Amino acid sequence: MKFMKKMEIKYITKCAPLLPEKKDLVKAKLPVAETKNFWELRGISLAINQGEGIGLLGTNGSGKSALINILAGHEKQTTGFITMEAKVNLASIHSISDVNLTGLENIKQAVFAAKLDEFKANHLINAIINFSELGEWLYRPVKTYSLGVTARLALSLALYVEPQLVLIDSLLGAINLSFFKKVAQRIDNLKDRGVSFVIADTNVINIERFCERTLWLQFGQAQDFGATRDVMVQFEYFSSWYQALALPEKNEYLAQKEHERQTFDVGTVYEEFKVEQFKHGFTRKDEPRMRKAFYKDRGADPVNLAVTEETKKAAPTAHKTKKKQRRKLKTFIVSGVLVLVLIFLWAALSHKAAVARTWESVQSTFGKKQAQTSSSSKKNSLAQSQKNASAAAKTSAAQASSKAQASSAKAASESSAKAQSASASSSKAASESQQALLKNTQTINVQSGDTLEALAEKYATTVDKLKAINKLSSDSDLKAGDVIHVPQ
Ligand SMILES: Nc1ncnc2c1ncn2[C@@H]1O[C@H](COP(=O)(O)OP(=O)(O)OP(=O)(O)O)[C@@H](O)[C@H]1O
Repeated sequence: MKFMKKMEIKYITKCAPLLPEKKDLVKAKLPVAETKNFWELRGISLAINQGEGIGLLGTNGSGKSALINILAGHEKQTTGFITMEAKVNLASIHSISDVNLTGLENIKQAVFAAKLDEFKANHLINAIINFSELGEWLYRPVKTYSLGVTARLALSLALYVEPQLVLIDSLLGAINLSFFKKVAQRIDNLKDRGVSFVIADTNVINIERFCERTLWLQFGQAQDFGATRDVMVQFEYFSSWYQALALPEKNEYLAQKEHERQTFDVGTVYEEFKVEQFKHGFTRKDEPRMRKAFYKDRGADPVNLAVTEETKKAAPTAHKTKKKQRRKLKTFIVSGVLVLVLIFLWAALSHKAAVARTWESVQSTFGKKQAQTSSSSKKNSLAQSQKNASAAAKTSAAQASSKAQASSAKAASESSAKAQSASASSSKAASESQQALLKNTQTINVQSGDTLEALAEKYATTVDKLKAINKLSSDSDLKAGDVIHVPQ
């Protein structure tokens, strides 16, 4: 808010037909040299922010009043643009609206023009009367006032009637010290409240007191523009240099500058504007429109307007892009979460299936072993081994299962399942081959003196087959009373 732009001027020039002397300007009756021009201003650009004081510094005749009159809207510039976002109050020796009226009548006229309600208007009139300290002068026509008294009235009006941007043209040097102090305090208060000031003066002290930045005008041109202190230093260098010149040198210098002001080529200022146009993307086809705005319309700066429009258009686009990016990020996060959930589900299901398979094989092995236990003592030893195998498988499965549960690691689960299936398949194979051998056999009791050979002969088989069926290695394994299998 503090640095909101209040007013901007660009490429301001002011040209008038050449008058022989300045005093003739006031009289305006003397013949005008028709063929020659005089450039009061030669390409001035400047922006003023809210609450800021801008100094216009320059020697007599440098063009300060010419610029102030254009800012106040009293004169139209020859070229260039003015963007004004504030109400302008001018305080100059010529700013009193009717010098035939009294001071009080001028105060009332200015307050009524502000269209305030009656209470506020009366309050404001009293405030201006008190501030101006005009005394008896209040009731006399302004045209009878001295320079200082006129300055008091002009300043009081400009500083009180709804000020936003106040232009003070060379009045601060005309008032006495006690009134200057009042004015200074009022300006400080208004600046704190966001009111901006342009103060034209030949006196650097008046500028330094109120202005953060200063434009040094020299023969209608901007000689320097920047921080007041820096510009003051440059201005004082110039003043010392000029003062040191001998009178003929001074005259020669002034004549040269006067010549420059008469022969100035305004096209050079347009060229500056053209560079700015191209910098902002305008092309040759925009030129006629730009030329018209520069020389003819002389309103708001078309480049600034276009840039502002672009910014306005770009703002929603930027917003849309951000929205798009946010949507993309959301989609990415959601799909990532989905993929993770799917991976987890797949891992959980495959783990469950592996455990189920292990238990199935363990149960089947266990059941077969029980059946074999009841058939024979030899089978008992076989069943025992199967039991041991299944117990080992069970333990291994349990361990694998608990491991899998504890860590839920896929690798552990898979190794457990492999161990179980290996053990189960080996016991299954052993059991199946034994079952095949026992097919079509009967059981007999071994009698004392029975040998494998005798039994083989008796049951029409071979010794090897008997050994295989009963898992015997020699006759010494045959004991009277044992139950063995023989072919039917
Ligand atoms: N048509 C013209 N022909 C010749 N000279 C002109 C013309 N118009 C303005 N001038 C001169 O241009 C100068 C601009 O005067 P201006 O009042 O703007 O200067 P200033 O900086 O305010 O001076 P000061 O400090 O004396 O008030 C004056 O010297 C004036 O004589």
